[in-house]
Amino acid sequence: MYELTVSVDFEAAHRIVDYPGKCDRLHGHNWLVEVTVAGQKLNELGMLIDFKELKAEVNQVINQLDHIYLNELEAFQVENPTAENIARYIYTALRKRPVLAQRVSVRKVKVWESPKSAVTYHEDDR
Ligand SMILES: Nc1nc2c(c(=O)[nH]1)N=C([C@H](O)[C@H](O)COP(=O)(O)OP(=O)(O)OP(=O)(O)O)CN2
Ligand SMILES: [Zn+2]
Repeated sequence: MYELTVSVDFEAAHRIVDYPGKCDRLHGHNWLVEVTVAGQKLNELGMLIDFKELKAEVNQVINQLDHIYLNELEAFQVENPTAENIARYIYTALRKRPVLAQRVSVRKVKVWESPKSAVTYHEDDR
C-alpha cells in the first residue's frame, strides 16, 4: 500500500458563531490543508498518482474556499466553519471527485488553522 500526501493552502475569513470569546468576531486565517490518499497499483511511471494531478484535484475544491467569507457558504449555514467542519467538507468533496475515486482512496484531510493547531478528519479506523 502506498500513501501520498500533498499540501495546499488558502486564505479565508470566518467567525465561530456563539463562541465564548474573540473567535466569535470576524477574523481570517492562512489555512494549510494536507490531503492523504492511498492505493496499491502504480502506473507505468511508478506513480500511484502524479502529485501534480493530485494537487490539481485538491485545488478544485480549495478554490471554492479561497478568499471567501466561509460563513456565507451554504455548507456553513447550519454548522460553524470550524477546522473540524472544514476538514470534513474538503474530505467529502474530494471523495466525490471521479478522477480520485477511480484511482485512489482518499484517506484523510488535515486542516491547520495556525502553525500550532490542526484537525484531522477521516472515516476509516486507521
Ligand atoms: N477545535 C477547535 N477549536 C477552535 C477552533 C476550531 O476551528 N476548532 N477555532 C478557533 C478560532 O477560529 C480561532 O481563530 C483560533 O483560536 P486560537 O488558536 O485560540 O487563537 P489564536 O490563533 O489567536 O492563538 P493564540 O494561541 O491565542 O495566540 C478557536 N478554537
Ligand atoms: Zn478562526
